[in-house]
This record gives sequence, structure tokens and C-alpha cells, in this order.
Amino acid sequence: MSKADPTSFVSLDDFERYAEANLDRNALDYYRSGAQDMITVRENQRAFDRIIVRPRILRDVSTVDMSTSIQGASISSPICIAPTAMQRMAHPEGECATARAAERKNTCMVLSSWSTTSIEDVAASTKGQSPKWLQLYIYKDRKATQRLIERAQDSGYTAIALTVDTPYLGRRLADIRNRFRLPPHLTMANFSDQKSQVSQSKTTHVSDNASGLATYVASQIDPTLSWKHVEWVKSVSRIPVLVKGVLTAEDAKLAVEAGVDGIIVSNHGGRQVDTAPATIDALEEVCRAVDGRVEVYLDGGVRRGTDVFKALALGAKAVFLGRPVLWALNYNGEEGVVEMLEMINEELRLAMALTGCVSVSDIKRDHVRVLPQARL
Ligand SMILES: Cc1cc2nc3c(=O)[nH]c(=O)nc-3n(C[C@H](O)[C@H](O)[C@H](O)COP(=O)(O)O)c2cc1C
Ligand SMILES: CCCCC(=O)C(=O)O
Repeated sequence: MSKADPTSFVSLDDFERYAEANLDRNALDYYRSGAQDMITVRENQRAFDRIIVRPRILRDVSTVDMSTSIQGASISSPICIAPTAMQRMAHPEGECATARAAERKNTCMVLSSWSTTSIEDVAASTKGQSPKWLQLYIYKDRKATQRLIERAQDSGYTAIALTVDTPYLGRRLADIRNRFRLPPHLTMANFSDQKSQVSQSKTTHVSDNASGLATYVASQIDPTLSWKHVEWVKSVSRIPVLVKGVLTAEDAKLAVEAGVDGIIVSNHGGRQVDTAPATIDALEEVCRAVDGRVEVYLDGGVRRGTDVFKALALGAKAVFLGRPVLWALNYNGEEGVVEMLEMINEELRLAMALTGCVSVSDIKRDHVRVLPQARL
């Protein structure tokens, strides 16, 4: 695999090609892998190709405004950053570099609770001028879970994205083969002061047994979780609570009934249950079920400006990028993430101009036609 030449990066794929040639196997496979045969990973991207854009013409597109808001906070464009764990494997400045890049582009970053930099250090690395959310798992240790929410609130995070698709970790074959382990100089930084509550021990902490990551998740995450726990998170949080990992109309309705403030349509980047639907295929049924009661967002496979356009046309308020951030981080830290965000933002600007949309509210359902779903 030849390393992509940074001077000729023309699409988000180029960042990935660069990282493929640059990252060590353990990190690269962890970042790019998905569950089992990775069918959903591929579908997340391919499904966008089954949606036809219907451009409108002659509408004076000399000025295009991509600004929007999420949970009441203004952002410069509907392209945000999804939570991905352990970013310091990609670059020494990891999550801080990502947060600074997000702030420079005035967009929202979601910090993984399994970050290699603490909630407080990430907050301190920015000026607090763009929204930061904390992604949360419900840990077996409820006090530790509640403490994470409090720490996020105290550090200026403005929402909690509660991940609900991970009662167990999906089966990721490459990580099992590689005996994935977090490099010894890194830690799950949000837990380093809580060893007694969150048993982050040498044996369970991403240990080097064959399913180290899965074992770690099984030791930490409570698989008994149900909707009443979502209500519990709401009851202990002063900031909005969103659920991340909804793929069906049925669950979207239950989420609204549980009082959530927003829904992220996500299949965890195809990393949990393989052959789950592509998120762009699930988006419309979720939006119909929600019927405008809360904001709906999407992540999974978004790689081009036209992908963002299609998600907005089908009802998403904003989209979140996962892996492209890791590839860009690996390429050039904060600057790399800024460059990647600028690239996809410019693609969105052009997609809007070429379809006759001068603001995100101009992007309507009839700007796209969805072709019949291919067989998986
Ligand atoms: C390496 C990696 C780590 C992730 N870690 C988390 C995490 O800690 N919490 C979480 O809710 N989702 C996590 N996700 C899922 C992302 O938030 C997001 O749903 C997904 O990556 C979006 O798809 P994309 O990578 O195709 O853009 C992770 C994804 C990847 C690729
Ligand atoms: C133990 C970290 C798991 C993070 C995660 O959500 C993922 O890898 O998809």
C-alpha cells in the first residue's frame, strides 16, 4: 500500500489511504474494523450511492450559508464529530487536537467516555466556544456513571450522548486476531482516578487475551440496561440527553416517550451487529416516527458533501463523522482534522449550490430520490 501524497489529497478517502500506510496494525485494525464480515460497514457507504440527487437550477447560489444549530447551539455547518475511543493511538495530542479542530471550525465534538484524555483536559484545551458533548455508557457502577455526567457538566459540556447499542461489544475479527491492546503508555483517562469503582485492572483493561476489548467491555458495561435506565440518566443530568444507536421507528417512539432530547441514528459504524441496516436507510423511518418532536442526527459512512446533503434531505439535523477524524488526526493532528473538515464542508457547499440550496433549510425531501434497496 503506497502512502497517499498529502499534497494531492482531494477527498476524505485520501486521509484513510495515508493512515493505512502509517498506523501500526493494532490501531489501524481497531479503528477500521467492524463486526463480523463488515457488511454493515460497507453498506453504510454504499447506501448513499443508491440515493439520487435531484438538482434545482437557476436559483442564485452566489452565497451559500451552511450554518445551523444543534440542541439550540449555533454551529457553522451540519458536519460534526462522532465519539471515537482512544484517539491518542492516532496522534499524541489525540482528543485535544480533535477538540481544538472542532472549535476552529465552530462545530460540535462528542468526546468518547473511553477517551485517552480526560473530560477536563479536553475542555481545558479549548476556549469553550463551540459545543462539546460527552458520550456516555451506563457502567455497572452507577455512581461512576453519574460522576461522569457531573464532570461533563462541571467542565462545560452541553449534552450527553448515551450510547444504547453496546450491551456487549460486537465481534470484531481483526481485533481478536491481533489480540488488541491499548499501548502501555495510554490509559482510559476518565477512570484513572477511580480504580476502585471502575475496575481498570491489568487483567481486564483491554488485556492481551484474545478478546481483550470485548472482555473489558463485558467487565464494565451493564447488559441489563433498559429504557428505565435512560430515564435515570435524564433524572441525574442537568444537560440534554440524547440516545445514540437507534435504527428503528419502534425504538425512536420509545426514546421520545422516555423523554430524550435527541436521537442519533447510528449502527456504531457497523461495529456492533453485522447486517444491521445502513444508517441512511434507517433515517427516514426514524424521522417519521419522531415527527419533529426532537432533533434527529445520523452517523455512519458519511464521507462526501453529497452524503451530508442526502442525510439532511431525509430529515437529519446534522451528521457526525467517526473514522475520517481518526485518519485525519493520524495524518496531521489538529491541522489534519481542520483540513479534513474544510474539505467535506466545501463539498457540502458545492453540493448545495449545484442543487439550488442557499441554506440548510432549503434542503428538502424532494431533492433526493431513494432507489430500491440492494440485497445485502
Ligand atoms: C475506532 C472507533 C471507536 C469508537 N468508539 C466509540 C465510543 O467510544 N463510543 C461510541 O458511542 N461510539 C464509538 N464509535 C462509533 C462512532 O461514534 C460512530 O457511530 C461511527 O464511527 C460512525 O461511523 P463512521 O466511522 O463510518 O463515520 C467508535 C467508532 C470507531 C470507528
Ligand atoms: C472499549 C472501547 C470500545 C469503544 C467502542 O465503542 C468501539 O470500539 O466501537
